[in-house]
Amino acid sequence: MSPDLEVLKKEAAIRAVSLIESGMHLGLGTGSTAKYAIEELGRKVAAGELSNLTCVATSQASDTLARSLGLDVGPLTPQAFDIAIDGADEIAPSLDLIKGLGGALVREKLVEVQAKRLIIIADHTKLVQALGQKAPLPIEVLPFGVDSTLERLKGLGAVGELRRQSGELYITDNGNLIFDARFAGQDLAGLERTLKGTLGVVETGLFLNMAERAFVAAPEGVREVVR
Ligand SMILES: O=C(CO)[C@H](O)[C@H](O)COP(=O)(O)O
Repeated sequence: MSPDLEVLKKEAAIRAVSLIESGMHLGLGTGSTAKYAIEELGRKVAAGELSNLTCVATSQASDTLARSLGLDVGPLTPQAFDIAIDGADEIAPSLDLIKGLGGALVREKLVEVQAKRLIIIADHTKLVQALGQKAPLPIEVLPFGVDSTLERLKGLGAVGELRRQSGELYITDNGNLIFDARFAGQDLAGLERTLKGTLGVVETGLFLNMAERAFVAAPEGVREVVR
């Protein structure tokens, strides 16, 4: 029987945390896989295997978890991160990513763009041949004038819907909404530029040319994918 996905996610997280050394400045991701990495960091700090780490979290949930484990969590400053560790929703062979199904894409991008090394952790179900194969592309939008913003996005060919949770509109840590979109076509860099130029759009879940490597756990073991 193959190990369940939680076991695989934890294995990938532990591999990524093995890269961390004492004194590093770290970006902490968001989601169920990133949670295992934060827990492993907390364990290593408690065991005295790591010390003098400073961290910035990409969501309120990760911030709360990290603090509860005794990690030193502070605000985002211009200081570069030695390593950021995060999950992803889709991973292309080039290591371009879709992120944001966990709702933290803006803070994730703000933190991870400053990382010298962005390490992605995931189970094998996140690997795709081309982005958009399985997951929608999350786009964070301002609540003010959202219907107008959605008209603009639909004019660009987007098909999708505002994310809901328990029947209510999903609100991000930044007080915004998320439009989960599908686009036809493969020019991701062009799509990213167009979306970033669309009034009302705060950020997209396209993480292009950012990840250095991914630890992808499968029943046969953890595979390291390097860009
Ligand atoms: O981008 C994210 C949150 O905004 C997550 O990294 C992504 O959704 C993966 O989450 P999980 O590890 O739970 O599958």
